[in-house]
Amino acid sequence: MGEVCIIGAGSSGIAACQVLAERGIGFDCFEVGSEVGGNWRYGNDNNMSSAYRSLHINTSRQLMQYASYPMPEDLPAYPSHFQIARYFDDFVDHFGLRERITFRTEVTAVRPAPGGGYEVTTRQRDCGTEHTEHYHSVLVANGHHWNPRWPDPAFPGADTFTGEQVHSHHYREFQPYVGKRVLVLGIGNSACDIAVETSRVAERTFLAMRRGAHILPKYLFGVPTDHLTTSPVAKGPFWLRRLTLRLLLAVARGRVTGFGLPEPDHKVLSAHPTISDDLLTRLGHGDIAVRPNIARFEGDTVHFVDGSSERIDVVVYCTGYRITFPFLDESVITSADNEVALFHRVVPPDHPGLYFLGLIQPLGAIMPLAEAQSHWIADLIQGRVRLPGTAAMHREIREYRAALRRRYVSSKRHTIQVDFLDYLAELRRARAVDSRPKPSVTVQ
Ligand SMILES: Cc1cc2nc3c(=O)[nH]c(=O)nc-3n(C[C@H](O)[C@H](O)[C@H](O)COP(=O)(O)OP(=O)(O)OC[C@H]3O[C@@H](n4cnc5c(N)ncnc54)[C@H](O)[C@@H]3O)c2cc1C
Repeated sequence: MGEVCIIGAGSSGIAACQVLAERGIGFDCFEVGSEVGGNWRYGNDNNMSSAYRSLHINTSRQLMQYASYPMPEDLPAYPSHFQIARYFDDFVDHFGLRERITFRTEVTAVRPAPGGGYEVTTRQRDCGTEHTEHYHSVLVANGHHWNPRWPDPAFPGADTFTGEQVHSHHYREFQPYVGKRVLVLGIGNSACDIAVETSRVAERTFLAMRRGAHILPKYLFGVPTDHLTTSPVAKGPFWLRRLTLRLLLAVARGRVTGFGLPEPDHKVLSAHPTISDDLLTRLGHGDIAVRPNIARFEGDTVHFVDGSSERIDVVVYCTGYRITFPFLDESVITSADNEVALFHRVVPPDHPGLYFLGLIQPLGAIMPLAEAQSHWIADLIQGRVRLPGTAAMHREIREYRAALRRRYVSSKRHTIQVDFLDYLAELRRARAVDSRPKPSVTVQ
């Protein structure tokens, strides 16, 4: 029986490879694409990357880098996807991991084995050869930004709309939008980037959203903004963090509001103020026109919920992604409504030896968190720490979900939300649970 199988060599999977190699734990890592980096490999031949040509990270490099391998000092604070992909290449080469990854090989099935562990079936892309191997543990790191989520149900008339409808997952470059009337739907990071980019070349760009939003510039007081939002100042009671964010937003004057939009919900404030430099400027100059949500389509026209309408050539849906595990049966794990029941966002209580990596949405970057998750998983595999009973794990999951409901507006986006510093501390605490046998004390 093999020791550990890692599914995917994106930024989460390679973090696990590094930690397991360092700890002397044997593993096989399978990657369906030809290279490491997953989403950050523009034009990845796994056909799963959502990167567009102009994409830069919106979490600063200081926050995104692995603890074990800092990014070079000469990189800009917000590097491009080309620079990030090169960093991942350097990372695997530095630690000698590339030879340990089996590329162009898709994991097609993971089944619990009768005697424990998992049977993992892989298919080699070039020759179609299938192979099944038994592993003690499986680490799932297949990413959660590749399966487009479309509005469900679709807006009335969407099926007869004469314009084009694309999802941001397929947006690559601005050229197809030159001279067009473009409607971008959503107010997440991709929506802001795409609206800003098309507004430079389109006849007109509209940005439609359900409610107002908070926008922060990339720098405040000369410091990358995410340092401020995740700094120790912002660590502490919830009210203090909210106050910090409110102060930052007041200074940045970063709000998309008015235009008949409901006010930004105070619950959104603590979740995802979008970080975008150009959006507010281009909104201010009238290069981008804000609209409320779509009500319906009619021919080449989009009607909005405030009764206004516009002729539109192309709608770009920036409506997020579905969490999906095509190789796992629903009896093992479900991700309906983007909810996955995981203890500390990693462990499915009823399936020992199965772990999920990077399945989190931090206000901050995923990579160092996936690295910390990998250390906890390595501790569990090596028996250095132990899990509580399944009832306690289910209770923790219920409490986490209740806390999410209290804190965020109901949205498929906030089902896996974590606070960067709090979550690192949570993993540190989980790693401190000692599993060594307690010395027995005899009372005379
Ligand atoms: C437009 C955009 C901007 C973003 N900006 C940021 C940012 O600034 N900062 C940030 O922290 N995050 C950002 N993210 C989130 C991003 O998803 C993460 O940064 C990162 O890609 C997560 O890494 P991952 O390894 O978990 O997933 P991925 O990068 O998606 O990698 C998953 C890997 O698994 C492989 N794989 C999948 N299924 C299989 C299979 N069955 N068999 C074998 N291999 C498989 C894939 O080929 C891929 O290589 C952004 C996302 C998007 C879409």
